Amino acid sequence: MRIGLFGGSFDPIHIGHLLAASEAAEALGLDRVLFVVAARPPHKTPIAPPEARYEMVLLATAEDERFSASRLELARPGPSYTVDTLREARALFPEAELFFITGADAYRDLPTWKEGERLADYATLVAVARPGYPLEALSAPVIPLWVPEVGISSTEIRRRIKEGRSVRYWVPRPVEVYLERNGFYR
Ligand SMILES: Nc1ncnc2c1ncn2[C@@H]1O[C@H](COP(=O)(O)OP(=O)(O)OP(=O)(O)O)[C@@H](O)[C@H]1O
Ligand SMILES: O=C(O)c1ccc[n+]([C@@H]2O[C@H](COP(=O)([O-])O)[C@@H](O)[C@H]2O)c1
Repeated sequence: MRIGLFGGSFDPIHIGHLLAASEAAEALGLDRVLFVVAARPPHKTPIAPPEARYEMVLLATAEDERFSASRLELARPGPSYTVDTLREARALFPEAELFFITGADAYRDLPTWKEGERLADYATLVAVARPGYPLEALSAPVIPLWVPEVGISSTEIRRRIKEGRSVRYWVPRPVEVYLERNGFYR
């Protein structure tokens, strides 16, 4: 079994995440991709609460049988450190080959992550391409993975919602409906 853990704040999840995860699943031959919602990301302060971000990930991943939403970091108190998540995942899936996937931009700060130098002991670290963050800038043990570059971010989505603009096709339709109903980011 080959399992990908796609880590992010998902504030909110968008099609850039979904396309990157799908491409990574195909390229790496993954059986499953868990979207690990960072409840309290160490380097960011999300706007929407963890449970709302998790619900949006559930909605966004419901129709793809390879995908699921993970509560690993919601269940744990304190900052959502990746090393703790990978240790837990190793214990949960002792036989699996694990891949931790996130954007090339996030890995630039890897030396500052908690036990950053230990992460590769638990999983293969994979960086997906993102416009403006050349994969050539990455170094071992991070493995670069080209995916079609989608120049959208959660920040831009939050800005559009604040300005009363549409986010149709930026996020899956059920997430768009959820955001309309709940009023996040207005
Ligand atoms: N359009 C995209 N293409 C490829 N990777 C992406 C894209 N958007 C986000 N990612 C990556 O997915 C991971 C999780 O993303 P995150 O939830 O932080 O979204 P974000 O759009 O970067 O958020 P924000 O704009 O709030 O910083 C990050 O490592 C990020 O680099
Ligand atoms: O473990 C850490 O110290 C650490 C520091 C920064 C980011 N991360 C993880 O990197 C992933 C992408 O983070 P972000 O902030 O770009 O959404 C997400 O899973 C974070 O939990 C992890």
